[in-house]
This record gives sequence, C-alpha cells and structure tokens, in this order.
Amino acid sequence: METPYTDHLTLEDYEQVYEPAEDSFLLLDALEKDLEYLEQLQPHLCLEMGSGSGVIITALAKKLASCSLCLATDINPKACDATRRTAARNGARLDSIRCNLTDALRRQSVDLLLFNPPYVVTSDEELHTQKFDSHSESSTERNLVFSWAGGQDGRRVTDILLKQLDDILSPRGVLYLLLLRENKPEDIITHLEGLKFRAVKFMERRIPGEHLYILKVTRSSSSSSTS
Ligand SMILES: C[S@@+](CC[C@H](N)C(=O)[O-])C[C@H]1O[C@@H](n2cnc3c(N)ncnc32)[C@H](O)[C@@H]1O
Repeated sequence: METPYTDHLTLEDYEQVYEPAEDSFLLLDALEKDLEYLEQLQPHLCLEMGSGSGVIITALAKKLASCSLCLATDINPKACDATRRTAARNGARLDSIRCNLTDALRRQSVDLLLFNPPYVVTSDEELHTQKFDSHSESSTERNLVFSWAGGQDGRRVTDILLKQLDDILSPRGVLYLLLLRENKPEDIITHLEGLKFRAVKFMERRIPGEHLYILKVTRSSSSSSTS
C-alpha cells in the first residue's frame, strides 16, 4: 500500500488536525500485512473512525475502492475536511462524515472497521472539554484535544466503541484497533472474549516512549482466519 501524499496539508491544518505519526503508520503497516485477507474478505463497507488527516482510509480506498465503499468519520470538522482533501489529492474515492463514532451508520453494516483512538492517558477533566455534540462548532484547542486525550487508562473513547462493537460490525466484520500498552490490551482482549469476539495482537512496535499494538478483532463465531 502506498503512503498517500500529504503535501496539500499545511502547518495551519496540523494546528487543528492530528498529524500522521508512528501510530498512524503502524495501522497502515498492519493493513498492508493483512492485505491478502482483506482482499479475500471483499468488504462492502470499510469505515475509518476518527480519520484525522485521512491518510489511512485514503491508502485503503486506493486498494479496495473497486469492490468497497470507503467512509470516514471524525468528530472534528477540520479532520473531515482534511480527509476529503487527502482523498482528492490522491485520487481516492471515499466520503467523510462528521459524527460521533459511527452514529451516522446503519446497525451491523461495517465489514472493515479501523480506529486509531485518542489513547493518551489523561485526567478525565481534560476530556470534559469534549462535547460529543456533532452540531456544535469546536474551538481550535478542542479539535486537537479530541485527537489524543483518552482519559483514564487512555480508554474513554475506546471503551465506548467496545460497548457498541456488536452493533457496528457486520456478521463477518473485522476491527483493527490501535492501542498503547497503558491502555491494557490484555484486559481488552479478555473483555472482548466475554462479548463473543476473538481478539489477537496482530502487530506491535516499540518507539521511543511508547509501545504500540494493533489488535485484530473478529466475531468468535466467524470462520475467517484472524492471523
Ligand atoms: C489519534 S487521532 C488519529 C487520526 C488518524 N486516524 C491517524 O491515524 O492519523 C484520533 C482521531 O479520532 C477523532 N475522534 C476522537 N473522538 C472521536 C469520536 N468520539 N468520534 C469520532 N472521531 C473521534 C479525533 O478527532 C482524531 O482525528
């Protein structure tokens, strides 16, 4: 998978939109590693939640758009705009919707779900600056807080996703979720098993100051291979 061009995005954009970093590239590398599986899956609907600059969903759309509808959501309107521009700059076909998590989508419709969540451990007070009101205009500062502040264990947004996962994923759906060691991936795996999902550490990478993981999650009844 080619890394999309981002030369259309400026420093001014990155004051309000998450700039692609090691975590973004690890998620891209995981998709590349699992491309054969994804091509066999032939996902009808691919969704990246919290697309930020749009590099990940754009790279995916370039590979899968002939058989898949690719969508992106973000709670930050500037990120939705950046995602659209990244898609246009790279000739990718996708749509970007401003909403909280996957609120704009139909139940159990997503075959391939990607999420690099706000994962940094912060106080919950920092999160209280966030309002999941998709009609309110966000301030510059709040837009960036949405990108990284994860509250207790860095899991506030991830835990909401996990609760909703059964409603989001299609019967054959798969989720690739980026986690930090501080997010307690083992706990998440056990929790998902209790919810009748199968979760495996699909990839991991140490970078200075962070140990990142990609969790691959499928329904435990799924007959698809997960490694
Ligand atoms: C760590 S950034 C990742 C951006 C991009 N996916 C990447 O990997 O470079 C997290 C993104 O999630 C978005 N986000 C945070 N909370 C969200 C929510 N409740 N619903 C939708 N998007 C959310 C943020 O605005 C931000 O763009």
